Parts: sequence; C-alpha cells; structure tokens
Amino acid sequence: MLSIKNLHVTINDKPILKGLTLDINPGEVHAIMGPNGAGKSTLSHVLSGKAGYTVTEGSVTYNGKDLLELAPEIRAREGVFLAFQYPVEIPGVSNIYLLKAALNAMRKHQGLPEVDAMDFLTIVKSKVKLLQMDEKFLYRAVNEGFSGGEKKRNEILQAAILEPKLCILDETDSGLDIDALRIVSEGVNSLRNAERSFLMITHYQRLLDYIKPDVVHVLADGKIVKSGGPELALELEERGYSWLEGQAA
Ligand SMILES: Nc1ncnc2c1ncn2[C@@H]1O[C@H](COP(=O)(O)OP(=O)(O)OP(=O)(O)O)[C@@H](O)[C@H]1O
Repeated sequence: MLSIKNLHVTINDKPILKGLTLDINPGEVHAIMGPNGAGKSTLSHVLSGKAGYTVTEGSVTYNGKDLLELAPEIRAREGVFLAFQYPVEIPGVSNIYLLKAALNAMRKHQGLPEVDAMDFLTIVKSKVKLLQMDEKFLYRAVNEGFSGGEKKRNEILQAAILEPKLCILDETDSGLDIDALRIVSEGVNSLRNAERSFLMITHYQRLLDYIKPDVVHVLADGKIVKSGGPELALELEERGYSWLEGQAA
C-alpha cells in the first residue's frame, strides 16, 4: 500500500528526513516511536502534502501511484487521512458540515453520488456513539473551544466517517485521559480491516496495549534505525533511545 524509499526532506534547507525507508502492506498497523525532533511529524506532513517541505531525494508510492505528485486534496480523496498532532480549529464551519463536505468530496472522486442526507445522519450518529461523544459536538465549529482530548476524539470521528485507506495518527494519544484513550483506541480498532493500514506516531507504549501494532519502528535523526514487533516498544519503555544511537549508520 505504501512504499517509502530513501526519503530525504528538508525544511528551509535544513535536512530533517535523511534516507527514510518504510513499507506498509494493506491491513497492517505500524507504530513509529522516537525521540523529540527526530522527524516523525515531518513524515506525516510530507505524506499528507503539507506545504513547506522539500523532498530532495527518494520516493513515496501509494497504491501504485507516486504520492508526492498528487495535490494534498487528491491524496485525501484517494484515502490518505492524517489525524493531526495539533488539530486545527475552523471557526464558522460546523463539524457536521465539514464531515459531509469531506465525505462527498471523496465520493465524487470515486464516481459515487452525494450521500443521502438521512443515510449520512445515521452514519454520523452511529460513529458519534462509537466514540462516546455528545451529539452537540456535531453542531459546534470544528474544534473551536474543544478540549485537547475532545479534539483528538474528533479526529478519529473524521476517520471513522471518511473510512480512509491509509490512516496516519500523529500522537493521537496525547492529551487523552485514561477512559478517552480506551474509547479512542476502540474506535481505531473498529476501523481495522484487511485493506486499511495505519501509521501511528506515539511516544507511549501504553497506546500499543490498546492498539496492537504489527510492526514498531524507531525513527531517530531522520531515519528508521530499528524495527521489530510490539516487544520493541516495551524495550524502549525500559531502555529509552540512547542505546540505539549510532545504529542508523
Ligand atoms: N518550519 C521549520 N523550520 C525549521 N525547522 C523545523 C521547522 N519545522 C520543523 N522543524 C524541525 O524539524 C525537526 C523535526 O521536527 P518534527 O516535528 O518532525 O519532530 P518529531 O519527531 O515529530 O518530534 P516530537 O516528538 O517532539 O513531536 C525538529 O528539529 C524541528 O525543529
């Protein structure tokens, strides 16, 4: 589904990603951990098409297409979803309006008619219930005044409705209280299927107790320096990252 080869990325001429290689098959959940400033969010932004990043070398293939050639909105319509580390507030745009507009944009791209208004309400309400949110959040402006945890939950609500093929979750666990972590994780787990893949950025092993990854990677200094199974996350929790220094070379 996603094949990243030798990716080099700069921001204002400063090298951030320095030869990152990563392959994700359909249905797999990959967790990315690593020290602050290693380039984890940079990777998620480059994949979603945020401006300001220069790819100087390497390639990203998504479902057989050159992902880097596609405009951000086309990536989204092709099923690439990013749950932001810092979700954006959009005053004046209601949550439900955004969800419907985004879903219809995806459907149009797939050659499908607009979603029926009643069907949409049924879908939205079932997902709101799944994430144990109050329906009033649907009618508030997107993320405006939401608490940190409410914003994170709202990101997963978007994913649950848009049903992306590649779900990138950037520190979705940060800011969640213990119950919210479990509920959001259950929401993510309910989205898992044989075709949908996940790239989960996290600092904490505890998220991986709820969402079992197939592969855990350590991103340090712009590269994947170690990959392993879920036991790698436990080892990192115990030993930190310093024992991996120099392994990139
Ligand atoms: N606009 C920018 N100008 C200069 N440097 C930047 C800019 N944006 C990001 N960086 C730098 O890129 C590096 C990687 O940042 P990134 O946010 O990808 O790290 P991260 O691994 O996600 O860190 P964290 O775990 O703290 O969220 C950091 O050193 C950061 O300061």
